[in-house]
Amino acid sequence: MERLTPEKHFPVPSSPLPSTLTSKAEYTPFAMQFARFFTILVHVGVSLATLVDLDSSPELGKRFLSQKFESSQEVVPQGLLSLVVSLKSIPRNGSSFSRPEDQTDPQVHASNQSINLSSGKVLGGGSAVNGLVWSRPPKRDWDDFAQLGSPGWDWETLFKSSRKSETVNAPAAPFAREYGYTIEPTSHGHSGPVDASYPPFIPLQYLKFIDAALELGHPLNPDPYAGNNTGVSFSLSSQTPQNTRETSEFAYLDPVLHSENLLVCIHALVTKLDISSAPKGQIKSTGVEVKFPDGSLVSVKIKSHGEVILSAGAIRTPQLLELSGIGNKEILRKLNIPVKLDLPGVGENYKDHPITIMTYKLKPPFLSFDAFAINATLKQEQQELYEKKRLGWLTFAQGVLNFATAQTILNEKELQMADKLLQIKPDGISQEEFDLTKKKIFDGIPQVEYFMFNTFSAGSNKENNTNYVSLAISTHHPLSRGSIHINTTSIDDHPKINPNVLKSEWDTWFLAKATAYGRRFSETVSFKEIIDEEVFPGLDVQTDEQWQQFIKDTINIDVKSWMT
Ligand SMILES: Cc1cc2nc3c(=O)[nH]c(=O)nc-3n(C[C@H](O)[C@H](O)[C@H](O)COP(=O)(O)OP(=O)(O)OC[C@H]3O[C@@H](n4cnc5c(N)ncnc54)[C@H](O)[C@@H]3O)c2cc1C
Repeated sequence: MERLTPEKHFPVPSSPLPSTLTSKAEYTPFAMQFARFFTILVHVGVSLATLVDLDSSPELGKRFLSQKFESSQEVVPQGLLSLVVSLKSIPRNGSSFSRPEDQTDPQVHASNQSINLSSGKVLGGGSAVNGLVWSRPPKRDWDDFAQLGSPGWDWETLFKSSRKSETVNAPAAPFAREYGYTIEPTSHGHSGPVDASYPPFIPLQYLKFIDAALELGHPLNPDPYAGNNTGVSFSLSSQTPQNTRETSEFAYLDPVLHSENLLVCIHALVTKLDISSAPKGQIKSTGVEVKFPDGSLVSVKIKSHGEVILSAGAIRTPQLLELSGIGNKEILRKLNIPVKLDLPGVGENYKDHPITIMTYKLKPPFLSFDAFAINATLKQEQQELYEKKRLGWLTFAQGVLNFATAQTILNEKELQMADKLLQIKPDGISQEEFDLTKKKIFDGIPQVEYFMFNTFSAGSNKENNTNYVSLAISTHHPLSRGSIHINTTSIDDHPKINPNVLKSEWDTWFLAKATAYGRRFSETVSFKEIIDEEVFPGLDVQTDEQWQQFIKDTINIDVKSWMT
């Protein structure tokens, strides 16, 4: 059941806005792929709503914004208006990949690589471009948030919210039987806005990966959603029962688009928050500045009882705060930005999950997505199967995950080495967070995620007419900390991003060990049935030093580079 067609999705507004303000061109998949986008919510006391395309109708947009947001109480009698400023929307069933937008500084501990970082520059943000994995962390990870000073971010509260957000759709009986899908009702929500479903198709190599994990002693986890995600399991995808992508836009914005008190502005950019003084030396945000495609700026003010919710993601939130005068005063003063609040923590303590990858050649006749480049008929058949019946290869995003503990992948001697390496707290991480992380490692909370890409993903030796699969390895609790800061006064410029990848000795040692362990999957009887050879990094890499060099040379923090 397709919930909303594009027409319903962005209904042509009734008065007073002319329908030219709603452009169906917004649904062009390719245009969308290169869209910049921004989302800022401004809640104000007015009553009117619809979608405004500031690109095609800048003058109208400006008039509309200034009339509706800066107007007096008499003109705008009542009601709550939410403004979402963005640039694009994605097609309802589109697979939407924008190109990586940001790059890190050269990473001195990782062979000086600058690493790509992608974001979803579109309504829906990352949920419009991500890998669709719908997962939950172990209980301990969320409890640690609360422990570290964020009351209300504990497992119990977030588990409840997380269930409230989702509707988990029961798989059709034949697929449940074929793959052994199980849904434990108490672990899930059944009436929330976000659809999550199991795919009706799992490639054979993923099933072999499960077998390989079991052979190596990883447990099979029938319910990784209730606080214990250790082991290998099927993963839900954030997709509808028709196997179309779910996004936060579709789940949360679509259902209220008809509202009289919501305005969505596209082709717009928020450049900074307006900040005013508040009693007792505090500050408050009184609005935002919106930039139009022609470069002109409109100040959008909120009423005294309104609020600005800044939710610009991990990279753009610190950028916007600093541009607005909230951040480390030294950084702001260097750029002549008036300091509204000296808050040195802004942009600090940045961590991101490092990922490495190994690539394997599949034995004929096993096929991966590489077959689409080889066999146009197969590609067309699969596309038709997806379009007409929502079945086949294209329903599959990422259906199998394996969360492993340090105790599963390290031997006794290596665990002693781990203990030794973890005696010293690296720079940049607080003592409290370090202690909690260390405890998780030794308490057997999962530390590494193994998952597959159904394609050739890394290496330089790709052969034509050959199918490959790749194994990704990602460590969950890196100790290195970095920062994200502005170095210009323009929202159009990239912030300076330095995750300090592999700065901590533990991060390098453990990721190298976890990656080396990855080879063991390919040595199992189950995996050997389908793979021919490891082509990346290849069997020349054997020693600890070689694995460490391999991860330094090839590390990533953005799966996008490898996703097809
Ligand atoms: C390639 C990729 C694959 C991923 N795969 C998965 C996965 O499979 N499973 C999973 O759970 N997670 C995955 N993630 C991570 C997940 O998508 C993000 O953690 C999540 O989207 C973050 O949500 P957010 O609201 O914090 O930020 P975002 O989703 O980034 O949203 C921030 C919003 O703010 C907007 N914004 C930015 N700057 C401004 C500005 N100046 N003014 C106004 N608005 C602004 C952005 O345009 C965006 O719409 C993936 C991420 C990527 C990039």
